[in-house]
Amino acid sequence: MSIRADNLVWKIGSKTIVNDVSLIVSPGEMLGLLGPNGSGKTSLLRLLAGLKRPLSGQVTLDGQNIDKIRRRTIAQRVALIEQHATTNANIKVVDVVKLGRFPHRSMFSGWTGEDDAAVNDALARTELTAKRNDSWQSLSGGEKQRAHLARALAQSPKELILDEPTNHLDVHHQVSLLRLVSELPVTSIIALHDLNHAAMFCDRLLVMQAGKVVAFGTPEDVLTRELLRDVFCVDAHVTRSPYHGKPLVHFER
Ligand SMILES: Nc1ncnc2c1ncn2[C@@H]1O[C@H](COP(=O)(O)OP(=O)(O)OP(=O)(O)O)[C@@H](O)[C@H]1O
Repeated sequence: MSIRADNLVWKIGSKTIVNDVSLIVSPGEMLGLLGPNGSGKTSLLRLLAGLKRPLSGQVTLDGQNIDKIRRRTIAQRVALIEQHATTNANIKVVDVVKLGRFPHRSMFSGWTGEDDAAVNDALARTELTAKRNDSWQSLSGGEKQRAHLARALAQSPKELILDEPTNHLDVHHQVSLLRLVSELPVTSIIALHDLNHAAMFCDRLLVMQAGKVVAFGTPEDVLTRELLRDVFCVDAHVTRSPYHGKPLVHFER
């Protein structure tokens, strides 16, 4: 087991935002988190990353309660890319990616060859090598998004948590980001709105509605005409793609 959540509840005032959510994600698995706007995906991801404390229930990493793990130890293994991640400082792209190495460095250790290798590899995987010395402010929205992924990869995480990382990306970079994440030897939990991308790349899907889990299983089991109508309020037909064999959602017009 890599990440596990048991009966998580999180509220704002009297409003329950995450309502009794339990899940288990195995090492190396890619879990897609789906749900309409406001269904609680971001809130759940923040609980799973240890950024928020649940009102009740618990998150465990390899069996250990995340509340009992030092922040630095969590940062050495869990990387989170938030939906509206911003970096305002006037620094170079490579410096943003280098931030990912911080949890791995002690007060006394200098910058090592291993740090350099991790940063260079992360830049290459996100197709940003040519932009490494550009100023952060000069990047487009999609390039910034990829640089945030590069920073997360440089962190060499065991668990990667991504909140709608394909926003702002052109179709080539959407597909290459999802392919990259699916091929990484890490456990990943990824909030997505594109159902076909989720079906193509994720091992399992968890669907939220009004804070609750309403479906959790393989893309084939989860993406049904009934669920799409009941949860997403769309009429659609689901077939199997002749090209990649995964479910393919055709929306009715
Ligand atoms: N800090 C906050 N203060 C008040 N309400 C909040 C806060 N954070 C989240 N919410 C509410 O909690 C609910 C779930 O929000 P959340 O961002 O987790 O949903 P989401 O599924 O990620 O949505 P989206 O798909 O639009 O990104 C929403 O109704 C939102 O308004």
